[in-house]
Formats: sequence, structure tokens, C-alpha cells
Amino acid sequence: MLILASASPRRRELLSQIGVAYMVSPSHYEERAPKKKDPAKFVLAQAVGKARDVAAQYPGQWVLGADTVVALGEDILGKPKHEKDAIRMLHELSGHKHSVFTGIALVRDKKTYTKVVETKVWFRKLKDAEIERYIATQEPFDKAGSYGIQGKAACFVDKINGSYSNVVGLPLSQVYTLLQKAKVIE
Ligand SMILES: Cc1cn([C@H]2C[C@H](O)[C@@H](COP(=O)(O)OP(=O)(O)OP(=O)(O)O)O2)c(=O)[nH]c1=O
Repeated sequence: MLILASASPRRRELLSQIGVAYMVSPSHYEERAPKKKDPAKFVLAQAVGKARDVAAQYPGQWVLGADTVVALGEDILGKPKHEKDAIRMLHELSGHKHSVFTGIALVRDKKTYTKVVETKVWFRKLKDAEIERYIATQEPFDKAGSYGIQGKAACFVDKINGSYSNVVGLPLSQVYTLLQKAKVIE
């Protein structure tokens, strides 16, 4: 059975949504501080790191790892460390377009398949009071870029271009294709 190397409840929900059978074994891979300028390379390395970490414990089994960041200009935004961080990120995103990158890695023993998916997201201009209220909900704190498109921040988003599930943490069409390629599913 496929193993999902993730502690993210969103990734579980997304994988369940498409009817793929899996079990969960979160990785203990230490996430690196994002390097500037190359979000695609960064999420790919993180996804591979998470998947390989868990695959080492399960020889002969396919393991799926993923990593999501928000890229705004030259900056890569991960999860906020504290409230100030979240306020800064949401101010930066307000009224602008950014990209969400998710890297996915499917690993079994020495074999690795990977993919990086980008979705463009346009935020409307946010009022200071809205940002404060949103942060008070605690929703930003376990999410890249300090927001969840699937939650209360849905009303911040004017439009997106690309995969919606990619923003939430797992690009489902591309995950499915990777699983087919590895013959985990038909
Ligand atoms: C932008 C955005 C991110 N996110 C989430 C997806 C990811 O779970 C999280 C980014 O952190 P990640 O480090 O990618 O994942 P994680 O630490 O939550 O889980 P794991 O490493 O165990 O797999 O941000 C949303 O839920 N909604 C959004 O709109």
C-alpha cells in the first residue's frame, strides 16, 4: 500500500478525496530554510527529502512526500514562525499576485519520481483590520504564506490560474499521473 509521508491533514483529505488507498507515516526530515530565487528547486529537494526519509523505513514500498511554499517576487514564504511573521506575509500578499509551488516525490528504495506544480494566485487588497481578524482565527499558523485558500482566506482570493489542490498542498491530477507512472495504480 502507498505510504503518505506527511503530517498534514490537508494532504490526507486530498488523497482520500480521489480514492487512493494509503497509510500515513509522517517524515522527520528536517525542513531547511528556503533559499531565495528558486522555489521549484527548493520544494523538490524538500519533497524528496521527506519521501526518502520515510522510504528508508519501508523497503519495497512506495512513499509519497510533498512540500508547498508561496513565492512572491524573489521571496519564498514558508509557514509563519509567529504572529509578526504572519502579519508581514499577509501585508506582502495583499493586492498582489503570487505563486504557490508544491513539489511531490514518489520514492521506492532507490527509485524516485518527481514533479513540481505552480499555481498563480491573485489576492485582493486587504484591510489591516481584516488581516488582524484573520490572524486571530489561528488559521495562518500551519500554512505556507500564512493563509489557507480552503478556509477563511478564500475571500482574499480574486482568482487563481492552475491547480486548486496544488495550493492546498497536493496537486491531485499530477499526483495521480505519478502514481500511474510508478504503477501504484492503473
Ligand atoms: C497556501 C496554502 C498552504 N497550505 C498548507 C499546505 C501544507 O500543509 C502547508 C505547507 O507546509 P509543508 O511544509 O508543505 O507541509 P506540512 O508541514 O503541513 O506537512 P508535511 O511536511 O508533514 O507533509 O501549507 C494550505 O493548507 N492552504 C493554502 O492555501
